[in-house]
Amino acid sequence: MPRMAAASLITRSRTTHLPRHLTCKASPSDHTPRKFITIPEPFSKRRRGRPVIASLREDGTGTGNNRSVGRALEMQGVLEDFPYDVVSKDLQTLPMPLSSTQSSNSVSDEPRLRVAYQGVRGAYSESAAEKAYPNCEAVPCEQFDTAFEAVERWLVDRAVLPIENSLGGSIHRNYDLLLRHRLHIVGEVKFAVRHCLLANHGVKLEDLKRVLSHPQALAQCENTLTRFGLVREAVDDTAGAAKHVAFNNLKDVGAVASSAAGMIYGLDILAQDIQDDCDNVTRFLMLAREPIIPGTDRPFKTSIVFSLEEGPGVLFKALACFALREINLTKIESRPLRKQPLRASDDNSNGFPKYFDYLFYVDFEASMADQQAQNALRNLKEVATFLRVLGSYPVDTSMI
Ligand SMILES: O=C(O)C(=O)C[C@]1(C(=O)O)C=C[C@@H](O)C=C1
Repeated sequence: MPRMAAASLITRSRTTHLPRHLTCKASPSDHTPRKFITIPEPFSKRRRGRPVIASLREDGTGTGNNRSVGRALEMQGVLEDFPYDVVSKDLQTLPMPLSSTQSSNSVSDEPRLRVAYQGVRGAYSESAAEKAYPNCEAVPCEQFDTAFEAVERWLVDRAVLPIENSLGGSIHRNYDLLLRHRLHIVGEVKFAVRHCLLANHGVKLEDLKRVLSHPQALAQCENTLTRFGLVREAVDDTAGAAKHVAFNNLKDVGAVASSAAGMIYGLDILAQDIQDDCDNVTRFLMLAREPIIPGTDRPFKTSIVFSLEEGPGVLFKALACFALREINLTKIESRPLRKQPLRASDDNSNGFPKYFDYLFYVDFEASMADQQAQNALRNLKEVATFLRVLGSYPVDTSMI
């Protein structure tokens, strides 16, 4: 395997201004203290899942006179009650929704957008945040929940989080968090993920016994790692794995991470492009406190989540709402509906014990400004027990 030139340790200091109740955490062995957003216990363990929902009149104008706010919130908000608590908020106090052109960070004289991502410097999520919002200040967060909370608590402006990968599949945790939190999807960004096998200077492939990385990254390199005969160990993120291997000067442990992580933490690249398929793409969602006003000037996608009553053909009926209007679905994901008490039997279960209820997450190719999309959702509302629009946003059509 060709050995790449040793990369030098790059230190880049970036100051993250956090309110006093937030701690800055750095690894004890880290020469370059990175400031992580970590939310202290009382905040992070606090019961969440209280979407702030504006009280809207039937015509969608809301309690205030701001029609566009009302319409955008109706389009992007909860269309039906849900077993989570609901706090109502006066529309006049709500900030204006973003327009779809405001969803990027292209205006140079504006203050830099602060964008939360999960992981440490060198994580793919950091690169995705920078692709989504060029010139942003990427703010590392320990966990996905922390990134959600950082936006909700106005510590940052946006979050960019992975949702699915072309090889490894869905990132279930983020599907669950989308529902538990009240953020809106304002964009998507696709990022080509090219993994490297990294190790300390002087370490050869045959010296390695174990390899550390994010579970998704390990899954994406399944074939190669099996061929190398390496034992996999899952950690929080790819760059964190590289950092751990470097700062502990491990000689028999490698990391699967980006070449950028190798540069940052001074590791050699033992093997490049080790993902099982050269087209390894992760789709990230851009999240904000306010929705964008959906347009029709370019391709838009809409993400929704709904639940259905038990019974034959209900999912068929739900999906027919889109099929009958020729609306293309790009993704469907089902997740267990937590907090649903076990029902030993009920009227609809035909005597079968009922253990599972599901939430269906669907992405479809249409804007909420599109009449057909609104009709489809109106139709879906008739069969769904719960329906929420998570966001209507421009499709990432960029070449990856
Ligand atoms: O660990 C990282 O570098 C990440 O950005 C996380 C993550 C993920 O959660 O899927 C993102 C992209 C890659 O698919 C692998 C890992």
